[in-house]
Amino acid sequence: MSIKETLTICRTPSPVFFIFSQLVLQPLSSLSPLPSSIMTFAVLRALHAIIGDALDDIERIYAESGNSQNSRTSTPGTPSATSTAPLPTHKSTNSGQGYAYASPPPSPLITSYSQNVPCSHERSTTPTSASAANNYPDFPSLDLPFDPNSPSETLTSHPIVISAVNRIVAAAGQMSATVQIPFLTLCDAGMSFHLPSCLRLIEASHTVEILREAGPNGLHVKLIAEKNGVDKNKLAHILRLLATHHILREVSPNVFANNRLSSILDTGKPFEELIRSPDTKYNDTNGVSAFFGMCTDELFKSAGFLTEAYYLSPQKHKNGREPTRAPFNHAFGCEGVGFFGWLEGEGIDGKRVNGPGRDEGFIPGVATPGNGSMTHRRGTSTADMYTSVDGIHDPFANPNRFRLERFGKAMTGTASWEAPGAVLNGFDWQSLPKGSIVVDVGGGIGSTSMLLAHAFSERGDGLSDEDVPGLKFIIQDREVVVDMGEKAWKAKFPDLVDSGIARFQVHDFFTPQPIKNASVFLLRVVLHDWPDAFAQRILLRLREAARPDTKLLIADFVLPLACADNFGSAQHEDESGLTEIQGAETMLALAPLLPNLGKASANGYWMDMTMQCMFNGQERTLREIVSLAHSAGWKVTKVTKAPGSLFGYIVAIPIDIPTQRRARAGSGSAFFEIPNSNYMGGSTVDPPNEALLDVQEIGRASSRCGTPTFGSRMDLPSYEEARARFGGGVRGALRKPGTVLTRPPLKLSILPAAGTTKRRDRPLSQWFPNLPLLSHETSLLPAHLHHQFRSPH
Ligand SMILES: C[S@@+](CC[C@H](N)C(=O)[O-])C[C@H]1O[C@@H](n2cnc3c(N)ncnc32)[C@H](O)[C@@H]1O
Repeated sequence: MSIKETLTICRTPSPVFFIFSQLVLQPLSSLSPLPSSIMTFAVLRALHAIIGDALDDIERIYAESGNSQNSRTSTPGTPSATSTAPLPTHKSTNSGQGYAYASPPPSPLITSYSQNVPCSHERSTTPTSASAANNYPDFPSLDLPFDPNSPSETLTSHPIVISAVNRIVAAAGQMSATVQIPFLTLCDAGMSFHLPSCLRLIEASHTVEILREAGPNGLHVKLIAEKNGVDKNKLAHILRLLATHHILREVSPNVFANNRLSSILDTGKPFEELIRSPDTKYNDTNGVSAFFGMCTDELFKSAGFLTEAYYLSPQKHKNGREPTRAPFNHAFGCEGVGFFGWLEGEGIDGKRVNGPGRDEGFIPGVATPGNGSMTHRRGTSTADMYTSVDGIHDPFANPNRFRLERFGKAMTGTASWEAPGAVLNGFDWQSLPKGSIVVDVGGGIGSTSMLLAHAFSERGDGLSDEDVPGLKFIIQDREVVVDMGEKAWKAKFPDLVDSGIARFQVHDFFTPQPIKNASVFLLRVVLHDWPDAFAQRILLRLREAARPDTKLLIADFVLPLACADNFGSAQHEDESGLTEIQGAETMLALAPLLPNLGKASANGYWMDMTMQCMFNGQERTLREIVSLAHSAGWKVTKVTKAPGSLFGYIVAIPIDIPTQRRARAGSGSAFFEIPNSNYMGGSTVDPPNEALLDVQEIGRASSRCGTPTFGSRMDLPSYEEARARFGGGVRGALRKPGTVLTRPPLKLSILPAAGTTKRRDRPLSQWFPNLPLLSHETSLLPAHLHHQFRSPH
């Protein structure tokens, strides 16, 4: 579909956006850079318009959720760029004449709002917004602590709101980059390392909990310092830097309070308890503080050594390709030790290092145990690094025990990266023949299989419908993880295990796959842990065991390019098959926004660099995924993503394994050496290097003691919990006042628009909310799940 066509199905542009699009449409459709004749002011106005339109969308959703009798009076006027319902209008303060929300919002808007909303320095903690007066929920205030159960916060999960927020974040980021003095923008980029550093201090010193106990009026820094022991003058500056970035508030000189952002770090525990027992800080929490503790400690420090690993080291090429020679290893002086081995105590202070000795290619950053490798505890000195939980000095105790435990909790804190319900929409499970076998490869403790088993298996308890395909699940992982998974399932879902619907199997995914009759091989957040050569081997093992009708389902972030992709365009002959992939998108947003939605997509790229820094793994672009899959005999046919998310479900089918040079001698497997082919005109997948793939290396890189890896689901939520979160959804929570949602509702997954069967016909649909996103007719879900996953409209 051409960009012009796309634009017309997306939305009726607002006037400024329309003019802009007319100016740039032609150049864009030929994918050439914007002409210099497009005035920057026009770009800025268009960005402003996008923000105005997106705000309209958000407020409309909030208004619709409230009492329509009390919502603002609609006045006929120019329809909103995106509205499907009449928009609320603003009254001009001077003329009293109504005008529809226009883009850009005219200046009287500010006057009109200023009557209700005090200036930021005058704000009280009581919401006094226009929406409150009109009896519909206000957008969550930045000044108030995060309340996941409030209607305001619940509505932020509405797909239209998600989409609008993404556009605002993208446009605001671009606007700021355009107008700010370049040196200052680079200062932001070059010195924002102080943010994680300050964030770590307030997390580690339990400052957020101190501020919660102080209440909305905040606490003077002197009193905060008395509690957490940080010098008050230092602390004031640290807190002020955070307040300047909207993390915390300085309510009056040197008096600080929590706000919507800082409060998500709150464990909810009394400060005194944390002081008494800092090691158990993250127990029974949602893991968010653990996640940021980890990010601002070992991840932050590792990132500082990217250049040492990939550029300055004489062994830079090796460093980029081996899981145990990542920037992390440079930062912590532990070459040859995988991150998980290190968490488990390897490679610290002369403790055993399995790997090869250091060579001249290795540039250690921090080699002393008293620095980066030191266990993270309040008041820790080298002397008490090896203190066991009960306080006894134990030279064999793991000095990284605190970090190890924190990692596990942190992974629970990442639950919101992907909606648990997304896997149900990520594949046409309903199309599988009765009794089909799904192999959850590297399936962890089986959280994903658990959701699928409840939705698509015949449980014999009268709860499942006749049209359920009666799937069976084999969850494969390393022995220690399988043990954990079996225990968890037997405790929570003994019927699923006893009936044979689900079973666990110890299997190393680098070795030949024992299941030869799988309908689906599922790889959820597995490939991103591994460099290409390793990921390719995992895929080859599955390809060897595939039947012609076996499907591969890869679930991972799909990173968009920062430019519009050119596949399918006349100038770029499509050799890659990308155009045939259902759901493949050439861009996520139209100009003047960045095609990948810029800042709004940052999280996927943060994750990518994190995987690189810690494991030499990576998130991948669709081109890279397609190329990787192709190199192992898989052809990608479809991609499905939830609205506003870069997390994708990628379906592939078996094809011939490219150029079979030789089967590995004696392995009994068809693990082929692949020539350095270039399937995609830019492929980075090199032949699997047997030297790199040695068993020891894999062992060192893999976690050994049941440590999860990034993105793994660490808890086994009951299906009812997921169902309550998802099915209760946005409307449910609002309809029933007092509904308690333990977490924000699950995000609704995107499905083909009504009347369409192919998502790639509407590549931008997820960003343009006036399109119906969900439809019962085309839903891939079984009938008995429709009521839970339907559109909130
Ligand atoms: C990021 S987790 C993903 C877990 C699960 N798929 C999920 O979505 O929660 C990666 C998984 O790969 C497993 N793993 C690592 N090395 C492995 C190997 N050589 N063979 C099988 N599983 C392995 C880890 O134990 C871990 O459970």
